[in-house]
Amino acid sequence: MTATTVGRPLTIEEYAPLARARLPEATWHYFEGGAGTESTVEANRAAFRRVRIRPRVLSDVSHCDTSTTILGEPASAPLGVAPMAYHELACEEGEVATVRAAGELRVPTVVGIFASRSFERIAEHATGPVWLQLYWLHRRGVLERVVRRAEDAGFRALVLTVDTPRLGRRLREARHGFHLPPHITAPNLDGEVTGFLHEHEDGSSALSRHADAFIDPSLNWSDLDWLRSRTRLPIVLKGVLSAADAARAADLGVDALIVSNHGGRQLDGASATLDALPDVVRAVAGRCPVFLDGGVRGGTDVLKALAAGARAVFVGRPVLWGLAAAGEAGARDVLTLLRDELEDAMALAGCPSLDSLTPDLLDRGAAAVAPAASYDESPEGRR
Ligand SMILES: Cc1cc2nc3c(=O)[nH]c(=O)nc-3n(C[C@H](O)[C@H](O)[C@H](O)COP(=O)(O)O)c2cc1C
Ligand SMILES: CC(C)CC(=O)C(=O)O
Repeated sequence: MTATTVGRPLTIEEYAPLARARLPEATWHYFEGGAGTESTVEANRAAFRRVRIRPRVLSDVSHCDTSTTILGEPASAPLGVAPMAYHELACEEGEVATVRAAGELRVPTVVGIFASRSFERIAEHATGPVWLQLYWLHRRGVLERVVRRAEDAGFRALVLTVDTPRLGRRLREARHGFHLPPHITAPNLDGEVTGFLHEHEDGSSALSRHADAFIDPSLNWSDLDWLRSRTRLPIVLKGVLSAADAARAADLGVDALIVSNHGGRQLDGASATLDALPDVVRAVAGRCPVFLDGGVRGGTDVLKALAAGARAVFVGRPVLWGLAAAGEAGARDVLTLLRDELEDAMALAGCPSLDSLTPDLLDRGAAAVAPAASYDESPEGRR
């Protein structure tokens, strides 16, 4: 439920109207929109609403600890910022504001390959771990240079998005003729992204046109070897929903998976991420950590995802809301609210540690799909 507040927002969703009031209408619709009928956008939220919690009692919750490790690095909470293109659309400092905000909470930011600031500049301002999201570009030479630059700048992981052989049919973008203002560019793509990125055309989205021109839909399992041979960074696959794909990825030794439907922006009708998560966790059987994104809007959502087997969750649109409403401070507040709400939910659910978030906390339905094994981040557990 979204309500307009006076003063500091008390929930993450209260940032949405504040952001909307400050953004051009077409940008708002680019952020918020999903593919087609947006049934998957809605399904992500509906799954979190549907699953209920059975709190435990008498478990001494005088101290509830949200801290954890994510890909081996300490984090104050099991949270991260999902990759999103062009943060400058939300605020002037772009990704610099985002990494500063996330750094204060010691949680990772996944910077998009379509970032509006250079990797070097982003890294300069980062105080927490920064990962790089990749699309499989037609121009493999450009991709290789991007990977090298990110490594040199100190990025800690690569996140290959695998749910986007082409862009979903984002009707809101098309209806509003969404295009980037001329001052917003993709500085990490060496002038690759030009021209129609900024051109307005009725009935289509400039962003879809440019993404479709750069993303190579031939991406397949054998390409993972190419990427592996060109980096020493951990490789994370983002956009896995099927247990069979998850098992294959784990067999191939990927370092982590993100259960994601791209926030409902790709295949309209794809499963809600919370629904897909337990099967993926079961298929992976502890061989690598499994993360989730899509529809996380509060601390109880985080608790439910973790109880269903996620190691951490990533947040997309709410971070853009925070950036649009109040820049770096807004993004920081969104992440802080989420962490504080998680701590609160843990206390009220009788779970003083993240280890105590197990599937039996969830009502019938989610409990019926309890994962077989979760990932062990201890030095002995990591490969
Ligand atoms: C405006 C916007 C831009 C996005 N850009 C990218 C991107 O460049 N690469 C990518 O892998 N995912 C991208 N995503 C998807 C997010 O990484 C994430 O999967 C999704 O937003 C999570 O759902 P949520 O917004 O409900 O939290 C984008 C999402 C939004 C809203
Ligand atoms: C530039 C786009 C490909 C970014 C994206 O993935 C999205 O808008 O969902």
